[in-house]
Formats: sequence, structure tokens, C-alpha cells
Amino acid sequence: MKEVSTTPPELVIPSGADPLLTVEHLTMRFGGLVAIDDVSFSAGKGEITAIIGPNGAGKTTLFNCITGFYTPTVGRLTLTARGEEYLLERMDGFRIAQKAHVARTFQNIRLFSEMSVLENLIVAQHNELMRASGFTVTGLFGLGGYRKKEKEAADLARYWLDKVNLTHLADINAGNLPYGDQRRLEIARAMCIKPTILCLDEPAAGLNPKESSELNKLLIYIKDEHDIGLLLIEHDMSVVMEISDHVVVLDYGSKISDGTPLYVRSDPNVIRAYLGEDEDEALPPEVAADIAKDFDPENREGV
Ligand SMILES: Nc1ncnc2c1ncn2[C@@H]1O[C@H](COP(=O)(O)OP(=O)(O)OP(=O)(O)O)[C@@H](O)[C@H]1O
Repeated sequence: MKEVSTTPPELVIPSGADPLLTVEHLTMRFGGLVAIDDVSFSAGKGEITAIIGPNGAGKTTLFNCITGFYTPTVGRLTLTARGEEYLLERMDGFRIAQKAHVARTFQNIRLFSEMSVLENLIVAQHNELMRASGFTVTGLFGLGGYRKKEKEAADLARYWLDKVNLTHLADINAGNLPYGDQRRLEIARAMCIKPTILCLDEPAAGLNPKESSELNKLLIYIKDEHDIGLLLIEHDMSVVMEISDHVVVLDYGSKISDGTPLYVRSDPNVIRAYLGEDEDEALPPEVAADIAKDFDPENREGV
């Protein structure tokens, strides 16, 4: 007889029914410092997986391993997408972007500031354009399929400009955009590589509430309409709780919790990591109060 689960659906830990990225026993050491310590989890397609944890927990190091900036000391990172399987820990960073289509944004925005907004989005597609040129002067004369590819690249750039509300600023130098616009442009640029997975390192940092809410809508749009996986490092708990399907919590390099936002926010391990034993300065008071409320055993029924 089929077993019936009594766990409320909102508390069911994502099982990775359609795993896109599988991280197994990932460890990253810098000399004697263990930045990531035997971390395993999976991130699904069509899901937003948030990676949270206090400062120095190892979140950015995890992104650096996934995107090839670092070669992990130990562990396997398998990306399964578009009928292929990529072992990311064995690939060079540029191949991870070019072949596995893993895209990322950075904590400190890294746009081509002297290029226009539109050019930033065209440059992101140079791999495809170079391929279409056959790495010859074909591109220069617009021969063969190059002209068609060039038009497709411009169309895709305009599509994403529209989605991030920057069409009217297409010809402005990226470095002259206001901060919030630069953050959205970075996401648009990442989307121009047609990613299988998009890794966002603190996309809401420095945004005002209106910009933050627009960002949430954009990320949900990307998830729903483009059916890719999103990995999100974020300190803003309201963003995490609002848009994530799945949350992985790191502390001192180890995974201490893994589940739905509702599950994680009431996990005593997480509360301890954020609040410490006897101080509550790590989180804004309203979030601390919220977590403390969830820590109440009466609210943990069914977990
Ligand atoms: N290249 C490196 N060399 C030596 N130590 C490093 C290096 N990169 C990161 N670390 C260390 O690894 C640990 C994890 O750092 P990491 O930047 O991944 O944390 P984080 O969770 O992203 O922190 P934050 O939220 O402050 O950005 C820290 O102790 C950091 O000092």
C-alpha cells in the first residue's frame, strides 16, 4: 500500500526530483583553513535555491567552485542539463560558462563600464558570434550565417533590455547607470549566455525596497518563463523567504540545514547559527523576532 505523507506540502524538503546541479562532498581548503567542509546538496531546474549563512560561512567560495574560479580540493559537482552531464570540478572556468552555460553575477558589480548597456549584452554572446564567424574574416564581411547570428544576438540583447527596463538607456555607458540599474544589467548580461543555471551573489545588496521588489519579480519571471535553475546567495531574509523554493544553510563551511524556507527558518540549527547562544545582533530585530517565534515548538508541528 502506498504510504501517505502527513507533512504539509510547504514543509516538504525539495527532493531534487529534477536535479540540475548535484554537489557531493564538496570541500575547499585554503592552506589550513577549511572554507567548505564536505557539503552536499542538489539544486533543481525551475527552482530558486538560496544559499544563506552568516559572514564567512563559505557561500561565495561555493559559487567560486561551481563557476570554476576555484578547483575544489575534494568533491564532485555534476550539472545535468540539455541532455548532457558536465563534471564542473574538472572543467576550466571559461568552459563552464561556454559549454555548461553556467552564468553568474558578482557581489561587487563587474560590468564593462566603458561599454554601452547594449554592448555589454552583445559582448556576452561573443562565443556564439565567434563560432558563427568560423574564427575567420567571415564576420567582418557578414558572410554565411554570421549576419543571421548577429541579428539574433541583437534581438536577444533587446529582449533582456526590455525585461530589465533598460531599453531607454541602451546607449548609455554601463558605468554611468545608477546602482540598481547596474545590478539588473548584470543579470540581463548573464541571461544573454542562455544559462542552464544562474548564480547570483547578493543581487539585492544595496537596493532600495522598490528595486528589491522589482528584482524579486524579475527572478521569478526568469524561473517561470525560462525554466532554468537559480542559485542565490542573499543576506536579505525577506527576499530569501519570498522567492526561494529551497534554502541551503552554511555555517563555518558546513551545511547545517537544507529544506523549504519554512522548514529552514524554524530549524534550531539555523537559529543558533544566526543568533548565537546569547546575542541577537546577527539579524535585523524583526527577522530575529520572526525566527524566535518560529523556534517556538508549537509552531514547529509537522516539521
Ligand atoms: N582565496 C582565499 N584564500 C584564503 N581564504 C579564503 C579565500 N577565499 C575565501 N577564503 C576564506 O574562506 C572563508 C569563507 O569565505 P566566503 O567568502 O566564501 O564566505 P561568505 O559566506 O561568502 O561570506 P560573506 O557573506 O561575508 O560574503 C572565509 O574565512 C574566507 O576568509
